[in-house]
Amino acid sequence: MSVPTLSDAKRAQLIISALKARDGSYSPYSNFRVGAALLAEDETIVLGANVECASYGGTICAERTAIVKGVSDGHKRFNGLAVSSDVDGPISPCGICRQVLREFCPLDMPILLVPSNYSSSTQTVSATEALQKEGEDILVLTSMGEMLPLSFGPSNLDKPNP
Ligand SMILES: O=c1ccn([C@H]2C[C@H](O)[C@@H](CO)O2)c(=O)[nH]1
Ligand SMILES: [Zn+2]
Repeated sequence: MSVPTLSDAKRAQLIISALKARDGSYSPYSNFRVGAALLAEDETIVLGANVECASYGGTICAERTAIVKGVSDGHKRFNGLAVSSDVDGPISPCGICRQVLREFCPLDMPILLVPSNYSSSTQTVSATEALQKEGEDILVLTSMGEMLPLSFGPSNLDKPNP
């Protein structure tokens, strides 16, 4: 599946923002920091980090932190997402986050899965290529629709799609 391009500058900004967003993580139970950066329609970048809870089910992932922050600040549509953690290789949003993101993100929205030691020489690969390169320090470029195919969304309830 092809993914619409973000400008090189926006892409670099989103990647750096996702790496920085990890600093906001509250993760004393897993010690697994995650950062997310969402690009809003007006080009605002919204940061999110995972926030854990002693009652583990109350934990909120970085991606949902970012989307809830952005939406409650008045952004209702987003044009890019980058996610990073501290482990080698990229990680990708969990199922719950994918569904929540899908509420506010177009299916062709680019998603960047960023390895912790990202540099400008890091190789960019598609989701299909990434399956052959598990654990490698690659940047994965995918999209909302590729991450959540055949999805249920607002239009199924006769609501406008973002
Ligand atoms: O895409 C992901 C995957 C996991 N986590 C968080 C949830 C929990 O705090 C920790 C371990 O699962 O990482 C995220 O924030 N985003
Ligand atoms: Zn999640």
